[in-house]
Amino acid sequence: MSKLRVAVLGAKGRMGSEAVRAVEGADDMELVAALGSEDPRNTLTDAGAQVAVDLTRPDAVMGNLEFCLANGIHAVVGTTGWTEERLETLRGLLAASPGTGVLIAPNFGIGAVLTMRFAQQAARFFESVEVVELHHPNKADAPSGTAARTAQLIGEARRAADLPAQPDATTTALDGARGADVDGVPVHAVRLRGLVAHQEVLFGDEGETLTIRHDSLHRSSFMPGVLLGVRRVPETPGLTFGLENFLDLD
Ligand SMILES: NC(=O)C1=CN([C@@H]2O[C@H](COP(=O)(O)OP(=O)(O)OC[C@H]3O[C@@H](n4cnc5c(N)ncnc54)[C@H](O)[C@@H]3O)[C@@H](O)[C@H]2O)C=CC1
Ligand SMILES: O=C(O)C1=N[C@H](C(=O)O)C[C@H](O)C1
Repeated sequence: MSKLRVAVLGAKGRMGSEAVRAVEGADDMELVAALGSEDPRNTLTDAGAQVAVDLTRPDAVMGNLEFCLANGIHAVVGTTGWTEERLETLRGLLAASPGTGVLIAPNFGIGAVLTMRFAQQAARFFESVEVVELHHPNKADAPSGTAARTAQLIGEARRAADLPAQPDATTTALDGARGADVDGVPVHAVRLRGLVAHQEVLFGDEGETLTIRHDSLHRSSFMPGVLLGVRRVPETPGLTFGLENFLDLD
């Protein structure tokens, strides 16, 4: 059987360099291109890439996807910065490139995906909930894409259960002291040397709390998810948001 021809964009970065190793180590894949920020995008077409893995930066990812979709190259995207407006633009690009697939995964870690699912399930049972994400200090964005998605899923579950706004009697606070409000859920971002990627979801109700915590201790934790995405995206046209769609969780 012929191997999948895979390219990595952001190949010299923290995640990209790990992805290069993972693709090189996969028996069913061939790494045909590894692009840094200086490399022209037509390296992808020249190399005959079938799937591009984007692990770049929020300000670079849209241009990369435009090129990929214009050339029928499937994409697996770990890069963060996804707003509803950007997703709408992407849907338009996909409509003009039928048969091409894009997976956007806020987090490739299986444990992180399960954290989001468990938080979504727990949301309707608790009056209070806050999300704390903790990352290395070189991270460009806050809150993390994972934390934003987690809060959004919790917000949707609370609305579906007709829960009122959370109790919070705080009337005076320094700017930022109560975190960012994402869909009614306070989200707090910690940046600390020594950390990789971590998240806690804290639920509270009368007389009890529930904490769901996930720790990525090494970027190798993301690689099974990246490889799964690369294998599945060519047979999944259109936009897939979240690795959970490839995990048969239900
Ligand atoms: N979905 C997930 O599971 C994960 C997602 N991420 C996300 O992945 C992205 C990258 O994270 P890191 O590797 O930590 O960042 P990084 O800063 O170490 O790496 C980004 C690399 O992309 C390069 N780059 C920038 N523009 C480019 C372009 N147009 N073409 C090719 N390369 C380009 C940069 O020069 C840099 O080497 C971030 O958005 C981060 O939040 C990070 C970890 C896990
Ligand atoms: O920048 C990182 O490191 C990570 N980014 C992703 C995010 O923003 O959610 C995934 C993971 O948290 C690591």
